[in-house]
Amino acid sequence: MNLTGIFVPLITPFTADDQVDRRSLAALAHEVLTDGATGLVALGTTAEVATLDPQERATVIEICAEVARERHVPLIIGAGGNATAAAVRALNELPEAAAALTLVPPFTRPSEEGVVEHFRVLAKNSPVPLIVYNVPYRTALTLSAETVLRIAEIPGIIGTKHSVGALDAATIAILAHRPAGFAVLAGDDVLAGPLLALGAEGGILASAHVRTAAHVELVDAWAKGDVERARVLGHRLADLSAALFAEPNPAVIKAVLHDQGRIATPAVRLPLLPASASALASASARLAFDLP
Ligand SMILES: O=C(O)C1=N[C@H](C(=O)O)C[C@H](O)C1
Repeated sequence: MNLTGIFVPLITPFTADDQVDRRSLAALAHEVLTDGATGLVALGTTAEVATLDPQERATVIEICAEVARERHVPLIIGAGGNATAAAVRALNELPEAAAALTLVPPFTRPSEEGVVEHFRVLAKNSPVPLIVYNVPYRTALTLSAETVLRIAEIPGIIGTKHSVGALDAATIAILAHRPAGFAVLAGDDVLAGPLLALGAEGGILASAHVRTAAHVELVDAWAKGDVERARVLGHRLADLSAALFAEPNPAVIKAVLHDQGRIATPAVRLPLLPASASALASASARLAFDLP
């Protein structure tokens, strides 16, 4: 599977009576693909997956899979957890996916050796390739570059969503020493431009619900070495992402999509709260810029 480009981790839109809004979800999926996204991600953090019951998760997968099939694009599905055996079961229950996005086991804080073993067992028993979601500020576990590079060597692991919150020495080492066929995808929206400049193949970026084509152009500009264009685009999009993430994701993104008339309600589920009016205004003010 080719992991080049922008993959949009879709929000889960809700109706006024708190059901999954099937129509808005399908429409959003089509819109981002029409604007150039390479593929879709279902049940990422941005989907408020922790608040969805099993039936709702199945509904989200069904809708995203239908659009992916129709548009001939890859669908990545979030699956995993901090119990290895349960994560294996979850992977084997995925109906149809090009790959699964699997979180570094959160909360438990196993040793780095334990994390490598977790991914070895998952990869050996998964029917689909795996993308490791490395997000220390959510999992409470920071992996060394050596550990990520060991995981990268495991057959069946095809990349990482790199969301470590910084462009640190480990990030540079991972990009420099990863094996062929192991993709690095930006997962921190504000840092996407610099990570692409360092050689990342693309990104799984919630911000790409809006200005999707500009995000696609950013990947393209860095890939082609069009540095001037890439820098300007990167700066504009980083400003926009910072505004979209000014409050817990995906509240501001949902507020903007609702404001644009693309989803029926801006509703998020507790413990998330709706975006403030000032966060919406600040993000909206950063939406309009000309492509360089
Ligand atoms: O759901 C995702 O995948 C993403 N989640 C991140 C988060 O909410 O921390 C943000 C990123 O853009 C994609």
